[in-house]
Amino acid sequence: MFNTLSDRLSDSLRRVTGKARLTEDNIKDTLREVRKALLEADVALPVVKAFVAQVRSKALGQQISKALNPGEQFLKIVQEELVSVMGAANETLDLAVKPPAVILMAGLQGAGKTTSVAKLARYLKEREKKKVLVVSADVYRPAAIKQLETLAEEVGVDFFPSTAEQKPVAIADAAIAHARKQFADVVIVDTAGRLHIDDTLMEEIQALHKAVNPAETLFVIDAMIGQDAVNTAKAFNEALPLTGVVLTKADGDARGGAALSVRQVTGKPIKFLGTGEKVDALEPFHPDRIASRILGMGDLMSLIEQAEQKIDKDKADKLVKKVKKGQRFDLEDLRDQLQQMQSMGGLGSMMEKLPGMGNMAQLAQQNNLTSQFKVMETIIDSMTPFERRNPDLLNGSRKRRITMGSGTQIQDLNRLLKQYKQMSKMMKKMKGGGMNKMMRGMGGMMGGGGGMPGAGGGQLPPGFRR
Ligand SMILES: Nc1nc2c(ncn2[C@@H]2O[C@H](COP(=O)(O)OP(=O)(O)OP(=O)(O)O)[C@@H](O)[C@H]2O)c(=O)[nH]1
Repeated sequence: MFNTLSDRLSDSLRRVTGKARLTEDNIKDTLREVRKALLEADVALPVVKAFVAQVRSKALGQQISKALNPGEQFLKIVQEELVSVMGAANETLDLAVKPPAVILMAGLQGAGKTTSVAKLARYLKEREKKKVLVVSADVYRPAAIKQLETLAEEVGVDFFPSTAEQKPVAIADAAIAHARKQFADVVIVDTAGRLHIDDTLMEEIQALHKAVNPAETLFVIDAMIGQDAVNTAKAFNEALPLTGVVLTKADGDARGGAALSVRQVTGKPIKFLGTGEKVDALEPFHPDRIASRILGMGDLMSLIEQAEQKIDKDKADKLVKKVKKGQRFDLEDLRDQLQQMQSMGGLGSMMEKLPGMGNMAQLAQQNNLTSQFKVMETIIDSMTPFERRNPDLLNGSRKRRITMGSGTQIQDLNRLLKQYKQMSKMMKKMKGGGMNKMMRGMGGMMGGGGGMPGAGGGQLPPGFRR
């Protein structure tokens, strides 16, 4: 999401590196560039002005620290300011009330409310071991109720049925009463969205808010709507005592301005980022990590956390052992790696979080690497287990059968085999100490010594051209 902003800011910040001192004169141009970069990213004007003024006064009043050169010092000021604009600390949900704690979700139609209800339900269930019930009070769109039912089933949480004939308040009351009987910890209430902010919508959600007395009232907003985000956020914030924001579609090509404006305009923290259509694409929002990401400094913490949750540790350990013993790396192992990478949101999403790799993430997306990986996986799927373990035995007729079976071309298969051979060579080199060295190099990314070379390092498998 922050690619443009990140590129522009890194460019402009480069101008002050190498300067002996930060002066009004030598930061003037950089500040102008910073201002332009923020405006282009759709950050609201008052936020930009305050931001630039803050950075200027801090930069000039700064005692030159011996540990940092002026360029680094300026970068540090910008980073701190980004963090403070987005909220000083990471703010999580406050559900410490007599159960069930109610979470009310509000937002415009299509903002991603229903999807976010399911993502949040899954998050609370898996990460915090909560018993969650979801309910839809969207009586205008029966399809929305059905959509929530399907999603609830997918994430494995309880769904409380409702119909278009019922009143939203009655639905929510009944769901909460049911949740109490079932000893549920959390009830998430999805509400109707409208295309525009209108009085009826606001009155309805205000009545709902009063009736359910939520522990959290989350405003769901689409990062893609740019400058409009500010007005919408303002209107909802005036109508409802919001406790936080879920910023969705952060995976899209939105310019990121909403992330910087919303907190300033509403005074309410962004608590989660929606980063994809799938139900596991939800990240707690950490202002410091996002600031690093914007400045091209990566977000290793999020990557590590993701890896810890998503990497199948048994498989990873098995591969590490195999490589250490010098056993052959086969196509089954390669397929495991491809799958792990996808479960972490694909290569692009991983690279975005690696320091200095933001641009690479764009490249990966442009070159459609994720779909190339999918093709590789399909080809491997079409092989017999024997062939996967003995790729050297693939002769012409086997190759023909595999490509027919996977709907691919012989060139695709040959490319896969070439890449496999290169990887296999690399694995051989890592026999013994090499692997350990590499794991250390990755900063213990996978935790506990388990890890996937191709997946965890954010490196492309050899043979991929960037
Ligand atoms: N890429 C991406 N798509 C998302 C994200 N969140 C939601 N979507 C998509 O956005 C579209 C709208 O999401 P919904 O959850 O149906 O939106 P809603 O706000 O509930 O809309 P109504 O029910 O019409 O009020 C769907 O196609 C979702 O898959 C996200 O974080 N990233």
